[in-house]
Amino acid sequence: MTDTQQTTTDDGQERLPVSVLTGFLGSGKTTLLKALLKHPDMDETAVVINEFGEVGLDHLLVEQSSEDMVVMDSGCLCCTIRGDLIETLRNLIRRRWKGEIPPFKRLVIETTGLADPAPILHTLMTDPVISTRYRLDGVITTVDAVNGALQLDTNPESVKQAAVADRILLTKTDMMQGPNPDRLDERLRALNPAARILAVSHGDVDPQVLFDAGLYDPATKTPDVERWLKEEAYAEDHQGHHHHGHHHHGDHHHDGGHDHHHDVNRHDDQIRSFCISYGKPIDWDAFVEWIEALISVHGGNLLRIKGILNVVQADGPVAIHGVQHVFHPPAVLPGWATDDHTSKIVMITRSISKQPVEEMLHAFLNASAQDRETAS
Ligand SMILES: Nc1nc2c(ncn2[C@@H]2O[C@H](COP(=O)(O)OP(=O)(O)OP(=O)(O)O)[C@@H](O)[C@H]2O)c(=O)[nH]1
Repeated sequence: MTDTQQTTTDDGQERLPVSVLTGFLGSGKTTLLKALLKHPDMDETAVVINEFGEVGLDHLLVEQSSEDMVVMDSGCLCCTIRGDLIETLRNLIRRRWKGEIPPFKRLVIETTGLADPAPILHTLMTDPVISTRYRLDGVITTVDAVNGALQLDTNPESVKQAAVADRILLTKTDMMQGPNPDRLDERLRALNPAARILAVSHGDVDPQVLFDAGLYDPATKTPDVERWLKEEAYAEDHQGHHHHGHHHHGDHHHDGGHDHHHDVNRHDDQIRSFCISYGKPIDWDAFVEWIEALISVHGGNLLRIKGILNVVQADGPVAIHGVQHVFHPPAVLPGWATDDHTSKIVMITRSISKQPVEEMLHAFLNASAQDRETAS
């Protein structure tokens, strides 16, 4: 097994962390980037901006900034010019190596507001050159506090952007007065229990809370499984807005359920998140068979999968990490954090509920455990 989340490659080269910044049209991505880039911690950051069409404030941003910025402004990279994203990222590495551009330490890719971020994540994780030079650090999604609920109602892409995020930034909170009438934060929490949700205005946020969202603790470079998996957030099978788990005590207003909307347009009703577990050690081949079966049946409806597995064949816990049907190669971690060696898999899915997925996993694993017993 190899470890693509390592910060260096086999030849000792640095693997550069990439953050993907996504969020619906006008939700404040550029505002955030502008504010972030003024922060002293953000020097040595390269930015790739993908623009849709000719108009956009992003040109202004780029003209004002120094030459360590690289821009791709040739249309929607997720659907029409995926090849160009690959070319851009390869060029960046080449030019950095030749000394033509400063030796940046981090890359941020701003997607267009209409993009489904998944194809970009696929490219980062699967392109043979890119995946050895860059590692996906995390997905940052901006959600407009004022218009976000409407955008979630009307645009499936915006639901997906929130569902795959590691950090959700609720922007324009300066324009909100009092609590959000749409209970947007609650809705986002239900869509994506493990993402940190941060309220920001005018892009004012500490870069440190946005970056280094991956498996490893940035300070020690040791795995921080609890933070990464955040398994306790998946205590129940969350389904869209049917979500009652995180109300504050005494918050009687939300009880009873009569105040929920039931609009047919609510795409997030289809999004669920849950944690499945398995107590006995797992046979790796059986696990791979299960994942492959799951992918072939459900494909694009698997939005995000993370897990820590107790694998028969491995010396330590094995971290798995997938976005839709693409998986990072598994990483073997040095050791378990506690005595609990239960395998845990957290999932965010569309139109797939916990029970059949769990049953299928148990069926695959139990069958292989039985085979092992009869063989021995
Ligand atoms: N009041 C207020 N306005 C904001 C905030 N963030 C962004 N805006 C405004 O919202 C508008 C859209 O912001 P952008 O940062 O351009 O949004 P974007 O996501 O980059 O937009 P696209 O590139 O078109 O997808 C601009 O007029 C911003 O000035 C905020 O926190 N508060």
